[in-house]
Amino acid sequence: MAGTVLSVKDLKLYFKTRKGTVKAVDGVGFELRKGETLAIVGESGCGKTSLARAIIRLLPRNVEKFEGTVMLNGTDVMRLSEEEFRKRVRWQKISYVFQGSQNALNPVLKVGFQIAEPLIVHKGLSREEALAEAKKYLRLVGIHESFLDRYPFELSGGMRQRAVIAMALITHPDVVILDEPTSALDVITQANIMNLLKRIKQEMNISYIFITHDVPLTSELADRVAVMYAGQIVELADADDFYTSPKHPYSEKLMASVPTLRTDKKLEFIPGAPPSLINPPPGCRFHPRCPFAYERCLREEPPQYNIKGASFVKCWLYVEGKR
Ligand SMILES: Nc1ncnc2c1ncn2[C@@H]1O[C@H](COP(=O)(O)OP(=O)(O)OP(=O)(O)O)[C@@H](O)[C@H]1O
Repeated sequence: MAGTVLSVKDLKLYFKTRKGTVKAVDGVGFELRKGETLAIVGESGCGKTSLARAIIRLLPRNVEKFEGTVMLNGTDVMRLSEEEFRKRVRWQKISYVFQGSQNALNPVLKVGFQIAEPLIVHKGLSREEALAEAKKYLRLVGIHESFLDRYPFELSGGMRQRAVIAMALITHPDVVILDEPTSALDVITQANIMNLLKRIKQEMNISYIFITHDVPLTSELADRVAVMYAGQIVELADADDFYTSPKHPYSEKLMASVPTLRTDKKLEFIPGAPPSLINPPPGCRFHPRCPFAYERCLREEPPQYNIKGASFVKCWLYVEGKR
């Protein structure tokens, strides 16, 4: 598709454990366009972080299977060796603000140096050149340049998160993966960070993959929404369509469980728990929790049913014209 930065096809990441194989990412595919934000939402444990790690290839030791296609600007980066991937892709073309990263800054190194470091390591800039860039990026994320010489403990949580975002942007990557970038912050700081991400997206025309379990938060930034359930994307939709009429029964339940202020709407919850990724249920993985499940859902895995454009839903109700 024209304007596609990242195209992921049939991506799988399985982990080996004593209890069996954990199929954390099990056949995921989507396209990310230039300048767009794709939100990836779903309950805890559905494989969102594993998907991010698979894309940026930061893998634990117990990987059992890692396969699929990850095309970045037309090149399949899955075919690159680890060495090539590290030199050419990770942090340069795809960067990652991982969960809790504001607490992972090195306590004994000055903030400015930590922001500058990707330029020294990956772009071969001198320390002075890199620090000059770091100053610009500190300003970009709304931190006064005097903080260049401060240590992480001298910054508030929100400022540390801004610094981490600056670090992810400084190499001017094509894609930034944001994994729960505001989850440890209070709501005001969270709103500030969301506004910052929005402004940067417009100024730098950057593409984000925004991972969160917080569905309402995605409406601040998302152009499209992908819903993950048990290692798979069960719905992909334009954001406006998703918020007004989610298609998959799981998406409907997710939306119905979002609290709204000052209404009498009774909050729904999704009965049961997400399935084990070692032995996911046969057929549709959501069937044990789905109020509409019928015989076929119990036996056969539904294919992706195209709604319009790149939007799809993975549900028999649509394939069989019951909706
Ligand atoms: N290295 C690993 N070895 C074995 N299992 C793992 C490993 N990493 C993750 N998992 C399992 O893979 C599944 C998906 O985890 P993942 O962290 O990707 O989900 P998530 O949707 O990001 O959840 P959260 O929002 O809680 O981080 C979980 O069952 C998790 O326990």
